[in-house]
Amino acid sequence: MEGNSGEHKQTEGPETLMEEERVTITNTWAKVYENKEAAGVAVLIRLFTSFPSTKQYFSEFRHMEDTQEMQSSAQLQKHAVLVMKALNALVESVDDGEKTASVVEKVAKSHARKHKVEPVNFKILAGVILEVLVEVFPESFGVEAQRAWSKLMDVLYWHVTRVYSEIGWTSTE
Ligand code: HEM
Repeated sequence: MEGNSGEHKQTEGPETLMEEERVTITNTWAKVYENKEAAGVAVLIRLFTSFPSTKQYFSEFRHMEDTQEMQSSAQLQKHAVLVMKALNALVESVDDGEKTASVVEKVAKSHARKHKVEPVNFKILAGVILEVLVEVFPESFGVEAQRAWSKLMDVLYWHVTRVYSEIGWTSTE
């Protein structure tokens, strides 16, 4: 069986964000976070409808097809807010590499050990987050903001794969 390292080549360090990019991220995030429940649910609904295999980890709605029904799942709503809170911690730590690493470490460890989530799902989610933010907040998420956010998502995924390989993740599929 193949672990995540097979598909993902780990570089020595995550991308470095420029000061301007960090400011852009902080500014664009404020508005999103004011609407964290709605934005988080929109992201997860998009994730589960565009990539149905990502539902498999969630006992409450893994068999649901209906978007409305999924939307009212307490497990979905809970995860939506948790994801947004963790993203908020990531944004708040954007100036501090060690803090960024520890925010992602906590999430990656629990998802590997407890939830047995394949790391590629984080990559998929990162893409969906960008897609939905651009759609819902078009005036804030122009080209520059997209570039900055895309870098931040790369940093997130870099740490996720680092943690997964450090704990010796091997795929269960
Ligand atoms: C930015 C990415 C993500 C963040 C910040 C995040 C955050 C969290 C947090 C804080 C929890 C609860 C505490 C814990 O167990 O650590 C959690 C639970 C969970 N997460 Fe995530 N998560 C992310 C991505 C994913 C992805 C991609 C999947 C699978 C496709 C996933 C599946 C789960 C599951 C199954 C649970 C347990 C839900 C429950 O028992 O109610 N997460 N997540």
